[in-house]
Amino acid sequence: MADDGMLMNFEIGDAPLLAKPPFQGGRWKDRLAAKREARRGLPDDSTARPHAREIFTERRHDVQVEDYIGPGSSPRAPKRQRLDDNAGSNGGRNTAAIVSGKLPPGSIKIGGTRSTVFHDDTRPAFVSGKLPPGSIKFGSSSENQGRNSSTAAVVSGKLPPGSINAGRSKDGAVGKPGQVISSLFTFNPSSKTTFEEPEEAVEPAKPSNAPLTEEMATFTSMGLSVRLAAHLSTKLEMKAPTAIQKAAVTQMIKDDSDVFIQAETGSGKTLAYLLPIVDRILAMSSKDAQVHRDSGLFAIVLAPTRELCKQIAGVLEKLLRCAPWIVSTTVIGGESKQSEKARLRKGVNILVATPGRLADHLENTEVLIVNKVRWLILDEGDRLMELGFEDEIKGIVERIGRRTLDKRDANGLDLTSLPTRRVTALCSATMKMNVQRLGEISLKDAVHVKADPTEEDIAKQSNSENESDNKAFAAPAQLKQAYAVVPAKLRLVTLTANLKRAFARRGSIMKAIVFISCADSVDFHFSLFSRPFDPVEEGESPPDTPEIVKSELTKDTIAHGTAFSGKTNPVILHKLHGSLAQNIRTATLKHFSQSTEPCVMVCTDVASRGLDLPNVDYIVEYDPPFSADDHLHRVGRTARAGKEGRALIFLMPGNEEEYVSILASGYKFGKKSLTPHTAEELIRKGFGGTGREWEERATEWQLEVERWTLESPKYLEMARRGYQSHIRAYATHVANERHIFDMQTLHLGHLAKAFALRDKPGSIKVPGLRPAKMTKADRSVAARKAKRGETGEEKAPEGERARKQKKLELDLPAVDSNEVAKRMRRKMQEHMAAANEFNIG
Ligand SMILES: Nc1ncnc2c1ncn2[C@@H]1O[C@H](COP(=O)(O)OP(=O)(O)OP(=O)(O)O)[C@@H](O)[C@H]1O
Repeated sequence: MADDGMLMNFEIGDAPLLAKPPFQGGRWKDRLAAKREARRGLPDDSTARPHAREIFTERRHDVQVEDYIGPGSSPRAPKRQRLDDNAGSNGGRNTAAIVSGKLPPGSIKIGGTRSTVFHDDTRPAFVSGKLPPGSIKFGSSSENQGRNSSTAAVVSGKLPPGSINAGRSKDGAVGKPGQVISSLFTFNPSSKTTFEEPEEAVEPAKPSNAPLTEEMATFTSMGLSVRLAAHLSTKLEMKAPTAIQKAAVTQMIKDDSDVFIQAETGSGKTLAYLLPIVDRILAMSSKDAQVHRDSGLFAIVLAPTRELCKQIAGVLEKLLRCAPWIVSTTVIGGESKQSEKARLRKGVNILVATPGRLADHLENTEVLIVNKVRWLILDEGDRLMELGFEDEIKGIVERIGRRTLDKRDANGLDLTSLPTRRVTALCSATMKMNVQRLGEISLKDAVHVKADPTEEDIAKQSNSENESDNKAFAAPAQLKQAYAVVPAKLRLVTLTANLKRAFARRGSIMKAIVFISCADSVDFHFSLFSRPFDPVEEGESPPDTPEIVKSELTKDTIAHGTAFSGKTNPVILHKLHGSLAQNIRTATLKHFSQSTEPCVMVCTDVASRGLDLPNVDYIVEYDPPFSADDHLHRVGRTARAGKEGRALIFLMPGNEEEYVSILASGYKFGKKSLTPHTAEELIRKGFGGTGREWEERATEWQLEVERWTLESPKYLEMARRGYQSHIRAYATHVANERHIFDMQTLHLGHLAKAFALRDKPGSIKVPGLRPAKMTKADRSVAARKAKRGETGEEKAPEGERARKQKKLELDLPAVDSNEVAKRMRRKMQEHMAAANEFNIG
């Protein structure tokens, strides 16, 4: 590659170069040396060792390259030897190169690969003397690979404008004091993974959570009434049950045992428990008497969050349209308790509630009578336990009791179709220890209902490594899971490339969710991806952006995703995290849910559980999940009810690649189910071009976002906050995965690049951010315990709770510890009851 093509010019003003330099700035030793040298009688124009401030003033973009001379850039003569073609390739703390006298054009090249620029602690070299235009180039030749602390060049003397080229971007890879502009494509750790062509093509897996074919099962064959079955097929467009619905409905209609319903994400668990309840209540109505709202409360459904309660209530409401005399309601907070009481007083047959608010009503609301309750459903069991509802649930279970129930009520209503004892159903996609604990509290002689139509197929087809019972989780079989091994420096550019590619053609992907570890990082990425259009390619014109209808609530959470919008395929960007007010979250999620335009949502795990968002076809785990369960729930937002779905997880080379084995254990064909990608491959596909043009474009893009960050104090602080919170979130991976996500191996300098930062890691300080809580001693105890396998989350629910709490904290922009504690309490309350809800569907 021709050097010229790779280099960026930055013009040097003439006047400052001619100025007689004051001997000021830098270290006293350097100033002294400079004075001595000047006294030795060098010619006037070359003795002039102007202050760097005067030399490198880039005009085109008002980015001052002042103080580009690092503190150690000594003008001593012996360093002259560094000026050959390999000048920048010396490792360690190279010192400055000096050139005095006339040099032919192109004789000085410093730093960088094709893609330029300087590495950590890059320092300038001095060049004194008259040089013809173009005689100094920074970066670019592939043999000149600058290392940490390698030196750049400073030119003193008269140089005409444009005579120094540094880097290759249009307006310069330039830095301020303490800034580091490192090359994207050099010094990245290499991957352990061998990326080979797959030996044999794995046949596409049959969906494991899809509705069964009608030959296999119909709603009526499971024992449901014709009325309900007809309603399902005509009004809800559900022709056949899913496997878990077939198993659970059959069991719960014929038998009054407790059940533990375990099934994959998106397999229809909600209807699996609602259908038998509604059907059996419906069956009570006869010619003589009909159920009405005063007939009593027959079923209580508990779910961990308001969002989920509202979602369940929405499904129930649709179901009950065929029997409008059966009444349901919610008690989940967000309204005054008085209005909830008023609704309870009017009478209700099925109640959907969060545990906290129900416990409150049981304690204080007389009109809530539970002596007729025949079903208690605990949905999202693992989450109920994670959020610490154990005590509330214990209290509710005791309060409802297990008495034998009457067959006929005082009004002559025939209750024989109902269970004669209270039935408890516990639902979960996972079978963790905390779910088992919840089972101990609430279930008695329970039947384990677990169905997978392809279970036999899986047993036959799966390879030996997948045959073990130690599955970390079970993802939907049709989900296409990939992983990308991406070095820290390339993370941001690779994510952008990947989303560019995903949305390149209209219709290929409609909705994508990008999971990020913490709220600060979500904020930063949202701003970055929606920054005003800045064409990377010459002549690129802005996409035709449809007008986004924003409300007062969503004005800061919805924007155009300019970073990956194509000319013909504009993308709308959303953000969601727990630090946003509930009503903003609700409105944003509703917009994402209902949008018919291609959409991306960048979010924390707040959107990972139970939410049924239509048409999500792509999940990107940009930051790996905090536990295997979190992964299951995140990817479970796609590939629902038999639909296709794709997911990609970013892993860094090194220890993180071990995570592939954990992933593999949850997939149908083990490792064969996972498609590996390299960063290079994804960037190439995303940035396109001929030959290695993708590399130039990616570099240009990266430099452009770095400038965008630098030029605005607001975005710079956002980037720094995101970076710091990200690192702190990284420390909260579950103990038994912490050897994979090991803080000690995190390259903080490289990671800064993924936040478009040029700061040295040590200099990044964000006002108001809480100090990290984990001390060195804590870390070593944790590491020891992890080694002994003592802190696996299943064995240490306390640790798990603490981890979750930490995660919740990270969702908050921290200020001081009191404030944090207050917000923390508020946030926990929000999760457990209170305020608004998501109105989805
Ligand atoms: N029999 C069916 N036919 C077609 N679609 C169905 C059927 N049953 C459920 N669905 C749809 O499947 C989707 C997932 O259902 P649901 O939310 O109950 O899954 P889930 O198992 O509870 O998932 P998660 O574990 O993620 O909470 C919903 O959009 C629902 O409308």
